[in-house]
Amino acid sequence: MSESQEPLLKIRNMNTAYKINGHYYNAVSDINLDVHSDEILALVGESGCGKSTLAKTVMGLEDEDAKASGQIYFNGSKKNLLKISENEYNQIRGGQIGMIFQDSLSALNPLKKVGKQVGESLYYHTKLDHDARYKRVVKILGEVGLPNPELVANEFPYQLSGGMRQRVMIALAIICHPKLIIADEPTTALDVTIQAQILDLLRKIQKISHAGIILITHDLGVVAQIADRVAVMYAGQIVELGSAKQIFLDPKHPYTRSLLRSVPQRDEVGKNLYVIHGTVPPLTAMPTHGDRFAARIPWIPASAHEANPKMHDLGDGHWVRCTCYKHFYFPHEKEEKDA
Ligand SMILES: Nc1ncnc2c1ncn2[C@@H]1O[C@H](COP(=O)(O)OP(=O)(O)OP(=O)(O)O)[C@@H](O)[C@H]1O
Repeated sequence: MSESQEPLLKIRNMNTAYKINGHYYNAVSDINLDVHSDEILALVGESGCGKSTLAKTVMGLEDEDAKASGQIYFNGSKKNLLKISENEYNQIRGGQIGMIFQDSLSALNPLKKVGKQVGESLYYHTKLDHDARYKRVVKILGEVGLPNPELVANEFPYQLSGGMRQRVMIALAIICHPKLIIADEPTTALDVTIQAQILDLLRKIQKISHAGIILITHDLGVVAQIADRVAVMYAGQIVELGSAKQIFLDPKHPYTRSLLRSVPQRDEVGKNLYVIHGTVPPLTAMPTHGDRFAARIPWIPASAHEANPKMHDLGDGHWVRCTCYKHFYFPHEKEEKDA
């Protein structure tokens, strides 16, 4: 990936709000993010922090009660995706942008054979005739590692295992050679061995196709295995952005540091895991100013937080929201120092 290249996807000042009891509340705010070809960008954060909302906004698949603002530019076009018609979106979705969902059983149509479903985007996005489409479907089912692809093409989703269905979802997402793939928790429902195989497959696809991949996950283990860059989200905002190396070896934001401390480390067997106090606030109770994470690190004085936290450039593509990271420590670190 070259930083000087025009990004494949440019998101600027994006907000998406949901209407709740007659009022709009932002589920994601102030999103500024670039995704490049040939990279895997992980979007990570606790449940409810806005990862899926961000992805759905990029795909133009917001819920009916949602309202998005800002700009999203794709593939060098000057057209703002948030302003294009549903017709125009349909040209892009499934063709130039592919999506892999978490729950393959509900994402796939239970009444249609696998081959027909995988071939559908070829029908909409190419001029291939029936036979050529069928050949391409069988080829792609083989490429995503399904044994007996001709047999699988003739089966219904329920006849396949979870891992096989997820491979079908991937085939469906990549059959038109999309430039951007959005994978929303693609391995959450799978056991660890199958999860590793699916991650390998995603990495292989990215290497061969040079697509940009946005990988949405709450699992830092998955991020560590596969991501080139990481955007950490908290309460609808990106709080830290950097290379996987920067995020794992030199995390700055208190939320990123807390997340990393709350997963087991090999050299910390037997030690208590860190538990992040409290929960992500619901949209209706989202703080409108100040650091949104402040309430979960109450031992850090209010004066450490910015009134209107901004993203700060730490160099080499590493960004952090709010200057509170300069003052942050874990309670046990203070106890150890004082002892
Ligand atoms: N249609 C909707 N109407 C109202 N609120 C919604 C709607 N969809 C999502 N939300 C709220 O928006 C916030 C962000 O939700 P979102 O699903 O984007 O988070 P997430 O990080 O993807 O979570 P998860 O990992 O659980 O899918 C949450 O507070 C959620 O309750």
